Amino acid sequence: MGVGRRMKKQGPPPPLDEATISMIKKRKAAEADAKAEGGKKRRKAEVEPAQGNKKLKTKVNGAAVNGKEKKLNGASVPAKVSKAEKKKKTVQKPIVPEPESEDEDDDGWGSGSAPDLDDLMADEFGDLDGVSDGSENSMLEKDDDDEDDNVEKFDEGSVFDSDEEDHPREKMFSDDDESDAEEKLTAANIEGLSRKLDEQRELEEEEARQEMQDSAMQTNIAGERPDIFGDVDSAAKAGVAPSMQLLRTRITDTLRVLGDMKSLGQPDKSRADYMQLLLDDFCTYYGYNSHLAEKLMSLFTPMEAFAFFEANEAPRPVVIRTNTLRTNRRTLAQALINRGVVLEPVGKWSKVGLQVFESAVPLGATPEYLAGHYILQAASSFLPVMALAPQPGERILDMASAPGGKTTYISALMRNTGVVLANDASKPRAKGLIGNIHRLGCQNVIVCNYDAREAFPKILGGFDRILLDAPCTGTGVISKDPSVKTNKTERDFLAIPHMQKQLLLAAIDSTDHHSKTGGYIVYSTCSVTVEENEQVVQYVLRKRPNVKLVDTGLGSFGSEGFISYMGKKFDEKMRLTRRYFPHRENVDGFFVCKLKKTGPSPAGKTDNAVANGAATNGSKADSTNAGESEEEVIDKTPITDEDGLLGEEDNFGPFNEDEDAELIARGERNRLRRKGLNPKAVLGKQTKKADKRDDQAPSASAKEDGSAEEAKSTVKNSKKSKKEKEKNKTDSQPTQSNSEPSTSSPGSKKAKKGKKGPK
Ligand SMILES: C[S@@+](CC[C@H](N)C(=O)[O-])C[C@H]1O[C@@H](n2cnc3c(N)ncnc32)[C@H](O)[C@@H]1O
Repeated sequence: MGVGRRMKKQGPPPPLDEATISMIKKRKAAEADAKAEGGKKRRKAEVEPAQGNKKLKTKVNGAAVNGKEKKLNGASVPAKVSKAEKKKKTVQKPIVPEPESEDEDDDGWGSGSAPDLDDLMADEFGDLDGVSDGSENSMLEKDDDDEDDNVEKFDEGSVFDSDEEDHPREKMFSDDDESDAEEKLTAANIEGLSRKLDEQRELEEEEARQEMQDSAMQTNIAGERPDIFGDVDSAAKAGVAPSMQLLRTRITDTLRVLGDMKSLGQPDKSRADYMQLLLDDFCTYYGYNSHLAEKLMSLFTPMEAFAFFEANEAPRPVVIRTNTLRTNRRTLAQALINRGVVLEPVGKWSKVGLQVFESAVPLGATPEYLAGHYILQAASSFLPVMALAPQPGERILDMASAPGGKTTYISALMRNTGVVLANDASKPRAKGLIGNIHRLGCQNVIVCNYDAREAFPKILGGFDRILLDAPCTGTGVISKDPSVKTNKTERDFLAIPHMQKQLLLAAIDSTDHHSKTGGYIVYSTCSVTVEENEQVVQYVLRKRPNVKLVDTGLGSFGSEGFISYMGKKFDEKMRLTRRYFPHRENVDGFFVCKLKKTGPSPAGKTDNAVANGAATNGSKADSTNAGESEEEVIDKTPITDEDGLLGEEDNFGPFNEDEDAELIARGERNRLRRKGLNPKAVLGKQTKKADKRDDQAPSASAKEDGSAEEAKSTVKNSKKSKKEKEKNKTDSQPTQSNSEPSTSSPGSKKAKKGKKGPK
């Protein structure tokens, strides 16, 4: 697909750049001071600039942790502060009171899925005025002229000053009515700004170079090869743990050596020795377990790994998403500015995101928040929904949706039309989801509470688009949840991708490849590991030749997915997937992939269940032989007649009640086994009860209707009892530890009845 018109015009969206922001604010503060001297009065939003600035200066944000006290083994040691970092600390940084939003429990896990199910993902939103026709890669192409213009104006507005008079932010948010002159002026400002930024960046780079040299002079006794291993040995001999300062120096020295092994490396040490030392030092300095640190290091060059670990020590910018079902961004921004919130548009790539720098009020308790005008959401969480590009009137499944950041964004983009089925395996989290849906006024959402691997497409399928924002290890959101550094084990990196594969296969099989507007699946995680991203996608590409990778439509923001990793080769088209990193784009680490379903899932495939992480590809007979460890794929793509038309009465094609019953029963037996229960023991009781009912029912009807009727009724009631049995089974579905599928949810009833599907 080609690059969109907006894309051509504006280029790729820039990363959220703290340096830019600091720079803008510094410059504006200077201008405002000059104005103040001129005797002008300041507006309320800038009432306490001195105090505000002081606060900003003392807060550490951005990527650097240097200069902060770092804790290690209970000891608190100040880290070394570089010149460049010192300089960074003196510039303004965004600060906001801790959001009280329910959307901020972010670790990539769902309660239904894995260990730590209680600490979960943060909310996520985005706006999608740019959402397009639903065709691949069309999001950026679809905007009409007005939209393009509006976006430009928002961007222009990003050069603003909270201290300025004359409501400068009105200009910034003036969507439709800015003059050309203003545009030119702002363009000129931007030019000047970017020149200054370049200068500043050069200065910082120079300082960083200088720091490396200073460090080299300190540690390089002979003026050539630093004796890094000598430090390690002497610390070990003395029996003391290295100080944080020493560790940091050693890390920079090791990086320097790795950058020029030939002239700086010790002759008796190999590159592997230095890499091992670096890994150990990263683990100690940043507090990771070695398995995870090694995994993360393998994604980058040593220098970039350092930047990644550093970025995980600082919070990402606070972002809110305007709920366009209730308001528009300009109105919201003005309302919040009036409450003392300092903010600006999040970037060119979104028309609903606002980055908040400072707030005099808790963002999770403003009247606007309570009225559902916005939701707190990480910027990167906008992206999967933008890639999904939901269209009004469609049927969309959000497979793992709680607490609903993306669901509510989807709903808003659909302008409350069509249907969004929002599922989550965790009942407590589903409650939060319902809260958000109500607060934000989403009227096209149905909530259900199933293990998606079991429910889709068995209960319902044929969706136009499906979002699978999968439960994951959360390695992209370590700054939000540092416990990931130590609590994710080797086992997690096998078990979680295993579940992700199952979920993605279920998503594919639940998509309608005939959909006139869609037929798309978006897979996303807030993890950066290859096991949870490219490897999962590669797996499903192999298992489902009826899907292909397509462009996400997210432009060049972020980086391409890997096409090879540690000797493994992936599909060339894996480049179409997008990766986002905290140290590159200053957003949470994220992965977004878009698939297009091109045909029904191949008949005879029986491998929806992924056997112990290994690919399984048995026939139906194999599946039977293998007991019930594998489950049959049911592709609920509407079945068309010879003319390609859908039957009027049953859009999902013929259904076999008995077959369905057997499938559901099999799923239930598997579920019980996974819980360590004996299906025979548990289900036996239910069967006996149901049999009793069977025995009683026919005789009662026989009394009334006579023997002919009795025979009829026996058949009818045995069918009924079968259904009851299934209902009982569903009622007792425990699935995962803290997941209690609710049969009272709209989805469950609908699902049983709705075999014909809403289409
Ligand atoms: C990354 S979070 C989803 C965040 C959500 N999309 C949002 O934007 O607010 C992953 C979710 O998957 C849910 N989950 C875990 N296992 C699941 C399963 N087997 N079926 C459905 N949902 C599951 C978790 O309860 C969790 O809420």
